[in-house]
Amino acid sequence: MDNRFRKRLFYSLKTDPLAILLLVIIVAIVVMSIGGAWFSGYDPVKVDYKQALLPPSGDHWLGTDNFGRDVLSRLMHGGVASLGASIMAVTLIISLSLIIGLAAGYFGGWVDMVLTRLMDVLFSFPQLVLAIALASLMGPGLSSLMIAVAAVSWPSFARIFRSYVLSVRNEGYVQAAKTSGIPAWKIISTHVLGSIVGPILVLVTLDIGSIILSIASMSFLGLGIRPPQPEWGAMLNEGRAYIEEAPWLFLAPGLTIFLMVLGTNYLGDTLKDALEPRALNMPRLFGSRGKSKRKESHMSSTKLLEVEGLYVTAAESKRDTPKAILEDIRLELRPGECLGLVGESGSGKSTLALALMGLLRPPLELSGGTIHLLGADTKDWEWSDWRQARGSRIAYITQDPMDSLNPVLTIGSQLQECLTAHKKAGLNKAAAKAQVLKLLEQTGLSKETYHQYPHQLSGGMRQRVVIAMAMINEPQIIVADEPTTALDVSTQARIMELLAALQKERQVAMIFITHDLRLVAQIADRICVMKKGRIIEQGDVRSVFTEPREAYTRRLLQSIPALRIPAHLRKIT
Ligand SMILES: Nc1ncnc2c1ncn2[C@@H]1O[C@H](COP(=O)(O)OP(=O)(O)OP(=O)(O)O)[C@@H](O)[C@H]1O
Repeated sequence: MDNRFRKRLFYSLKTDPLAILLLVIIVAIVVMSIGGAWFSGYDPVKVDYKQALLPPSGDHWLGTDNFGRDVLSRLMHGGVASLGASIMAVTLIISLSLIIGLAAGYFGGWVDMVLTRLMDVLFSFPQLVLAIALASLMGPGLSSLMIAVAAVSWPSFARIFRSYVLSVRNEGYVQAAKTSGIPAWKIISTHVLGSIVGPILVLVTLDIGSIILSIASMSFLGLGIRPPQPEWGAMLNEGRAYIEEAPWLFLAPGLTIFLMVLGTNYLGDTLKDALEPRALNMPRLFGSRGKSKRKESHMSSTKLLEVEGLYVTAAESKRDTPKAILEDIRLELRPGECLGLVGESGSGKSTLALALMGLLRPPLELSGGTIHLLGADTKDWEWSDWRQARGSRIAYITQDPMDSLNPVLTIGSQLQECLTAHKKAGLNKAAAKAQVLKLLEQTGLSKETYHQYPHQLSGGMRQRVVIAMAMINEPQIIVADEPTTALDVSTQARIMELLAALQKERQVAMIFITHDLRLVAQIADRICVMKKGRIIEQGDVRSVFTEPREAYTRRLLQSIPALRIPAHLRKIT
C-alpha cells in the first residue's frame, strides 16, 4: 500500500462517521467471535430447560433459546463457524479465480477460449441453486458448504481478474519484460500480479459480505453445521419457530449477519474510493447538488469556447500553499477553427485541456476565471452537466489510445456505447451499428475492426478508433492532446491527414496540443504559445511563424530545421 493510498483511506474514514461506526462494529463482532470461547461465560451447547426462552436480562444479555442456552454465547461461538467458513471460502475463491483469470488473460488464445467458455457454462446456472445442489451431494457440514460456495463463485472473480490482466498485458513494461526474455511465471508474479493487488483487496472486502450471506443462507436451509453446534444461519432457522414468542432468537443472528454484510460492503466501497480517487472526488469538484441551473452567457454566438482569466492551482494538502499551474489563461475558439497549443513539457498544456473538459482532479483545482462552452457558463456545472457535454459537445483525444479503450470490449461495442450514451430518439441497435460501421470506414478502418479487440490493432489503428470515438456524437469541439506522440513518423503523418480532413469536412473546432511546432504548422489556423502555465503569445500561424514576438517562441522555432516548416510559413529573409 503506498503512502497516498493510506492517506486517502485515512481521510475517507476520518470524514465518514458511518464508516467508522461500521468498522468498530465489525471489529467488535470479530473480536467477540474469536474471544467468545474464553469470555462468554456460558456453554453454547449445554441444555437447561429451566432457563428456556428467557428474555434479555442482566444474566443473559440476549436471552436464552428453547433449550435454555445463552444466545450471546451461541452467537459468539457461531461467529467462529460463520466467519471462519466465509474466510476459507473467500481464500479458496480468490486462489482459484486468480489462477484461472491470470492464465486466461495472460496466455490468451485457446487457453483463454476454453477457460472463458467454462466460466460461461457456470454462469448459465443460478449460483445459489447450484451451490445448494453441490452441498447436498457432499452432505451437510461446513466444509462442504465452503467448497460448494467456492465452486460456484469463482467464475465472476476470474472474469474480473482476466480483464485486469488483459489491461496490463499490453502495457509497455510487460512487453519490455517479455522481450527481455523474462519467463512468463516471473512476469505474472511481479508485473501483472503486482498491479492488481489493489483491485483484489477491494474485491475481497466487497464480496466477503455476499459470501457470509450465501453461507448463512445455506446453513439456514440445514446444509451447514450439525446441531447443536451454533452457526449464525442455523441459529436464524432455529429462531424462526419462536419469532412471536421469543423474537430475540431470530433478531440476534439476523442483525449480526445484517451488520457484517452492510459493514463489509460499505468498507469495501470506502477502500475502492481510496484506490480510485477519481470516483471519490468526482461530485465534490462541481459544487453542491441542486444548483445545476446553467447560466447562459452573453458570449457572442460565434465563439464556441471562451476562456477568461483562468487560474488552476495545486495543493497536496490544506496546509501547503497552492502552487500556480495555470495563470490568467485567455483564449477563444470559433467554429471550424483549429487552435494549436504549443509549449515545452510542463508548460501546462494537458492541465488546460483537462480544465476545458471539466476533468481536473485534486490536487489540481480551478481557482479563478471562467470557461464558456457553447454559450454556457460552466462555473456552476455539476458532474452530470459535464457528462452530458463531454462526447456530445466537446470530445477528447488522448496521447495514448489504450487510455481510452477498454481491453475486454470489442471496438464495435465501445463505439456503440459512446453513441448510445448520448442517445438520440429513434436510434435502434441496427441504426447504431450502421453508423459505427460508416464512421469506421471514414476513419480508414475496415469493417472487421468492429469485431476486434484493442490488442488486435496496431497503434495507428487504435488512434483511428479513438478519433472515431471522439467524432461519433458529432461534437462541435475536439481537444486533441498530443494525439500522434505515441506513433511512428509515417503513421503520425496519416493520422494528421485524417484529423485535418475530418475537421474540415465536419467543420469541427479543434484544440490541437503538441510540443511539435511542425505539426501545428500542418493543421492549425492560430497558435497559443505556453510557458510556465501562461500563454505568452498567440496569433495566427503565419504571423507567429514569421514574426514571433517572444524570444521563447523564436527559440522554439529555431529548434526545428527550417526545411520541415511548410514553405508559406518560413520567414522571408
Ligand atoms: N496532479 C498534479 N499535481 C501536481 N502538479 C501537477 C499535477 N498535474 C500536473 N502538475 C504540474 O503542472 C505543470 C503542468 O503539467 P502539464 O502536464 O499540464 O504540462 P504539459 O505542458 O502538458 O507537459 P507534457 O507536454 O509533458 O505533457 C507541471 O509542472 C506539473 O508538474
